[in-house]
Amino acid sequence: MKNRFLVTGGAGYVGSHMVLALLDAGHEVTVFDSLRTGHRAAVPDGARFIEGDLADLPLLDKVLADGPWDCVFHFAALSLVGESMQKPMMYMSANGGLGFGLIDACVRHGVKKFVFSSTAALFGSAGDKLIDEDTPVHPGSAYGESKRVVELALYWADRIHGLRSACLRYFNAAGCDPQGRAGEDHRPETHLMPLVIDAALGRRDALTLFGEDYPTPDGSCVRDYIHVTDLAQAHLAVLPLLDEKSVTFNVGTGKGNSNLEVIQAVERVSGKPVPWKAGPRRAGDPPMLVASPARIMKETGWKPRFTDLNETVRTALEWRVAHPHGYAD
Ligand SMILES: NC(=O)c1ccc[n+]([C@@H]2O[C@H](COP(=O)([O-])OP(=O)(O)OC[C@H]3O[C@@H](n4cnc5c(N)ncnc54)[C@H](O)[C@@H]3O)[C@@H](O)[C@H]2O)c1
Ligand SMILES: O=c1ccn([C@@H]2O[C@H](COP(=O)(O)OP(=O)(O)O[C@H]3O[C@H](CO)[C@H](O)[C@H](O)[C@H]3O)[C@@H](O)[C@H]2O)c(=O)[nH]1
Repeated sequence: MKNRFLVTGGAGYVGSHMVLALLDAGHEVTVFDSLRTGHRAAVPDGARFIEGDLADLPLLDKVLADGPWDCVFHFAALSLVGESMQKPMMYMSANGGLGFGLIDACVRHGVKKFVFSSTAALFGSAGDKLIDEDTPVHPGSAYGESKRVVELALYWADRIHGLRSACLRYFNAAGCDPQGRAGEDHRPETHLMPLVIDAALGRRDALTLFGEDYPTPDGSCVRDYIHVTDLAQAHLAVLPLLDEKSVTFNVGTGKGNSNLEVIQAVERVSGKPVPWKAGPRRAGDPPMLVASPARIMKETGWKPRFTDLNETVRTALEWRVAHPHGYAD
């Protein structure tokens, strides 16, 4: 059945892949995005685009009044952990405050379903254990906290107004659309995989590896790289559950890869050496963050298709090679 969906942040990295997945499934999609960090060219043909900021409540009201919307997918956010530690109130307002405004507007306009981009940054260090939904939440950054408060607001929006929601706590989103229709172009880029790829392609100086003395097998941090297309499919998979209840899921592959393993994978897939040098630890980095995706797999039947880091790297590399200047091409 064809549904009408509103996607905030649909001009960004994860959001644009979600829009592709929704269009591929035959749905009607409207993107609402300020282009603060996103790109107009990232919005796929076939989606309607509204340039607007979540802070513009009259515009948001107008868009939501043009319903009915079968679900609102909320990706729009600021997401630089380091920046959030310098400007915590900016993050609380941009992610928390504007998130509350959007939820409130959804309730007023009778939206019944809401899917929220939450994050593994809700968790501090869990040692070498897989992080499941019972792992205590301990945000190590203002960014993580600004996502936590939206999860809490959604709990109350369900309890009081019956707005059903899915909080999907992504681990490290990585890779690009396997058909090359969308990619990753953050400015500035702070994420490991695109930085390593650009170092291999000679497009930037040597990568600085933040810390070699973590209590991990090779001394570098370990993360769970979930392919962005698998993430988009997870959003589709949770929708039927929202007929009955609100849910919170950790979304990852269940497998960890160290930063050095990411460097090695890029060298293997690209056939080029990655110039890198060791640097100090980056403040706020937990040594290891790996999801247990058991709950979302059990409750929805979703499972990640990209379980081999090489394949995830391959899709990211292909997009970067095809788009040397990202969306500026
Ligand atoms: N990339 C990851 O690894 C990762 C991991 C966990 C969670 N997340 C979350 O997933 C979501 C998407 O992340 P991303 O990497 O695609 O980020 P992104 O910066 O590429 O996309 C965010 C989009 O939201 C838009 N936006 C920001 N503030 C807005 C506002 N006030 N009004 C309207 N539009 C606004 C931006 O222009 C951009 O297009 C974010 O909520 C992020 O916190 C990302
Ligand atoms: O130049 C760099 C960049 C990163 N790293 C390291 O690479 C690992 C991954 O770092 P990323 O910045 O790519 O990703 P994070 O794990 O810090 O954070 C990402 O995932 C989080 C959830 O885990 C948040 O949601 C956040 O928005 C998203 O950027 C970390 O150990 C980091 O220190 C380097 O060594 N050098």
